[in-house]
Amino acid sequence: MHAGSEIPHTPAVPLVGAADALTPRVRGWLGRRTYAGADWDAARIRPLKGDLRVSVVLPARNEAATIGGIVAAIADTLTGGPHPVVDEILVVDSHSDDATAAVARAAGAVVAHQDAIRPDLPPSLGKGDALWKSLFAVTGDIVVFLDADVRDFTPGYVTGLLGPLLADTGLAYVKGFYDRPADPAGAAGRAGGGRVTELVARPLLNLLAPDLAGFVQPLAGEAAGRADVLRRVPFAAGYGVEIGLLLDLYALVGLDRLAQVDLGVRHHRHQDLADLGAMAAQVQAAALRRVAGRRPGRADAAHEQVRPLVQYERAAGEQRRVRVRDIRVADRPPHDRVPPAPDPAPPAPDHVPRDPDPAPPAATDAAPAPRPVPGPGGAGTGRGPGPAPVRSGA
Ligand SMILES: O=c1ccn([C@@H]2O[C@H](COP(=O)(O)OP(=O)(O)O)[C@@H](O)[C@H]2O)c(=O)[nH]1
Ligand SMILES: O=C(O)[C@@H](COP(=O)(O)O)O[C@H]1O[C@H](CO)[C@@H](O)[C@H](O)[C@H]1O
Repeated sequence: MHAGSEIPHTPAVPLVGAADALTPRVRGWLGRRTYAGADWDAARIRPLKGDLRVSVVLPARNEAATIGGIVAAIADTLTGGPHPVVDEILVVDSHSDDATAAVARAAGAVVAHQDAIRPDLPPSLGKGDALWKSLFAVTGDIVVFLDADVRDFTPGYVTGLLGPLLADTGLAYVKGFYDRPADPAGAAGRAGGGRVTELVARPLLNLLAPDLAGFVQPLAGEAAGRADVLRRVPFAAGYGVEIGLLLDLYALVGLDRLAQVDLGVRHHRHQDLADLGAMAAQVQAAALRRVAGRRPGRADAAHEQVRPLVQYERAAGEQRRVRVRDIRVADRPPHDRVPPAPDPAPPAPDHVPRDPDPAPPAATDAAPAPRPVPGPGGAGTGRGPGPAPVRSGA
């Protein structure tokens, strides 16, 4: 394995004119811990993988249009052939009501419904829950999280995320970054996507955790981490999961065990502004919970602190209406504080969740049992259980 400074890097983001706006710590991190996805292909990382197992996890709610192509690209190029680097592909079906599960299975993934994994735990909704549950079901020493709504996915997303982690055992977690054109045909360099990142997450991190200001895409759904480290942090149940993981992993392992890798360009489905408003509320809640000194994982405290979000909408020619979004999301406790399943969970369709022997509950206080996430788990993604009932305008 190499020390971090010896493995290939992309030239850090040119800081022309901005250098002194970043702390020396962040400037140093940008230089040391920013990698180029293009530097890593299966041939190069296969020898680095050794006996480590790699699991790819895709949380998917109503992604039938894209999940098949993504899974097939991974299954066809990275699980077999001369340089196999992926040992399993798990799609967590997050309350889809389209053909996501069937399409994913046909393309070569194992599919487990979110509530079929550890059914002894309260039912849950939301992207963060899907990721949290996946860690009960996968066997990988390294887990790669990928969004399932990406339109131009390439296996390079996976090898790019794996490369730095496999080349440097000092790294614990790597996030992807990319150009995010708003329009589907947008070429590299076009911006417009990542509205919650630019309007909420980046300003919030700048204010509350400036050490993380070097992350180009702090909310990127494409990330990879060592499973044993991921099992030591809580997971925010909804869309707060990415910023929650970033803040908790930074607190747990420190900045220099985190990294980012340039994956090029990413086109994905864009939600409407109202849905992003609910997402933004969850991102803020997860960040403030962590930074405001509440101990992560105290779902009860977090749960009671967030009021539903009231939005206002009016269709042409109609009366203005109130739209109430239940954005309260709990933190799911770290895996190493979740008691083992009371008895072997009934096998989920085509997959029997793996339940690692978690460490005994921490001596301090047993993490509160995960609580169901009320309302739209995915901040009203429009692709699953919708937001709280709309009440007509006053
Ligand atoms: O309750 C949810 C909401 C989203 N997702 C998945 O999480 C990923 C990112 O969600 P989305 O595309 O809604 O977020 P965006 O990319 O628009 O920010 C996608 O694979 C979704 O299918 C999920 O599994 N459960
Ligand atoms: O980056 C963002 O602003 C949001 C929304 O992106 P768009 O404005 O729809 O391109 O998307 C990210 O944030 C979500 C919440 O953390 C993640 O779940 C998504 O994976 C990520 O794409």
